[in-house]
Amino acid sequence: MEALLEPVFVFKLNPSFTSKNPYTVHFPNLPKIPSKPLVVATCCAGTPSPSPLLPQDSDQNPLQLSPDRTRDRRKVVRIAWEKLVRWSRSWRSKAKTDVLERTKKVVVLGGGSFGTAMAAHVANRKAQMEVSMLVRDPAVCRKYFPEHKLPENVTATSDAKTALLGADYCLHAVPVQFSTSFLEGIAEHVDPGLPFISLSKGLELNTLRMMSQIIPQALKNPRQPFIALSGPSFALELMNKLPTAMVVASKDKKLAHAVQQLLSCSHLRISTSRDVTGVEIAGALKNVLAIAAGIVEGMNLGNNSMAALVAQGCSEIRWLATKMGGKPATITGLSGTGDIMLTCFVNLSRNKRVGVRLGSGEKLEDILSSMNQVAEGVSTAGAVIALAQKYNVKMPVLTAVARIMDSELTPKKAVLELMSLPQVEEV
Ligand SMILES: NC(=O)C1=CN([C@@H]2O[C@H](COP(=O)(O)OP(=O)(O)OC[C@H]3O[C@@H](n4cnc5c(N)ncnc54)[C@H](O)[C@@H]3O)[C@@H](O)[C@H]2O)C=CC1
Ligand SMILES: O=C(CO)COP(=O)(O)O
Repeated sequence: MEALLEPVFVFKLNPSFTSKNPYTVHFPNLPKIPSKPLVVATCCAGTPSPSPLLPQDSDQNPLQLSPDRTRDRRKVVRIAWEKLVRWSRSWRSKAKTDVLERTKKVVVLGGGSFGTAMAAHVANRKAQMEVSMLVRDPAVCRKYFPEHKLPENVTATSDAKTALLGADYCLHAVPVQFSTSFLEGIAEHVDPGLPFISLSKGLELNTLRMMSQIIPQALKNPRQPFIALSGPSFALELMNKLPTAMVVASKDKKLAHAVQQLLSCSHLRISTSRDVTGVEIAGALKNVLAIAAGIVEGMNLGNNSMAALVAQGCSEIRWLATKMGGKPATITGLSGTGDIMLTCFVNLSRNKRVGVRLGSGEKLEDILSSMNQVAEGVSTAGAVIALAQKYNVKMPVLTAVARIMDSELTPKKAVLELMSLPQVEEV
């Protein structure tokens, strides 16, 4: 904690410095030279090393505080930390547990990697809870994490009536493109009051619908309670109980809080949101952006390119989401920036891996036929461009991905085209 507050790079700009002085820094464009040290960055871990720009004279080195000032500074930090701890404890003392106590059964639709990880997670919340996975082949869900033993209270069945009977909550983890047909097939067994927690991230290709539209329409019940669960969360890391943070979004604030209570635990933080559109659009579009990030990596375009691409992609996602009624704060939150960072920068992402292979010259059909898991960004890329046209938003990076998916543009040509776009003011 302390190290975070130590200044690291300190440029001491002193008018008396001359070009003969080895520590002189010349900034011709600076209007006025400040007479006090200018702290330009304050984050670091460990002991700061003396700056080469400073005279190595401890009297003048602002990094070396007197013992009194060190004590004062530490006190300020300690008080701030204690305040946080007190606030957190009082909040926790008010935390409710009634939802978990009341919940007897959770049904999970889809036995892929995320459905399985979330089934294990919710089952671990309470041993007496029944967690029933509805899958096409009950043996399959055990294949995703062979090194993990699923909790005893998780069962798998291919019988929809048995799986859904008496369920208090439903976790939906069927890939987006198959969700409509899957849900239509089980609709007769779904209780109209059963809350659907959607884990799927994507847009339906031909209809451009989000899961919040797909689920009630497929079930023919516009009032089916809906919650979107999103954010940076690789199934494997959740399975390994590594600290994770996600967001639940629902128009129904009480329901969002109930799901927060059901799912959050010492290694999973759950924030709530009412911005369903923002959370869903961010979760769907980050998969398309992750393909672009993979292409940049596969083509060895370097870190500058990667950062520029991801920043541009974040803007494109914000432009569309806000036009559709989403909030900018959602896009900079867990389901936006959080998930974008995870999937664009980490090679566990299946969408990113598709991009890496495309960038290294492989053909899309060969990549997809070699995969046994879903990369939602491939289909969502087509849908998002139609949506961008509907809302009149320019999305150069995401459009380039869609063109590459359609085999109408090579990654190399896409880079040339993107680099030649007009250089406009940032918005
Ligand atoms: N794996 C992860 O780390 C995360 C995945 N997600 C989202 O969760 C959703 C599911 O992803 P995963 O479980 O990872 O996918 P997966 O590729 O591991 O498994 C997909 C599952 O869907 C089933 N399925 C495929 N076609 C089907 C059909 N026609 N009818 C019924 N079931 C069908 C498959 O049998 C398989 O069980 C996706 O939308 C993904 O974006 C969200 C967060 C994290
Ligand atoms: O959504 C995810 C993590 O939050 C998983 O991303 P991939 O589907 O690209 O693996």
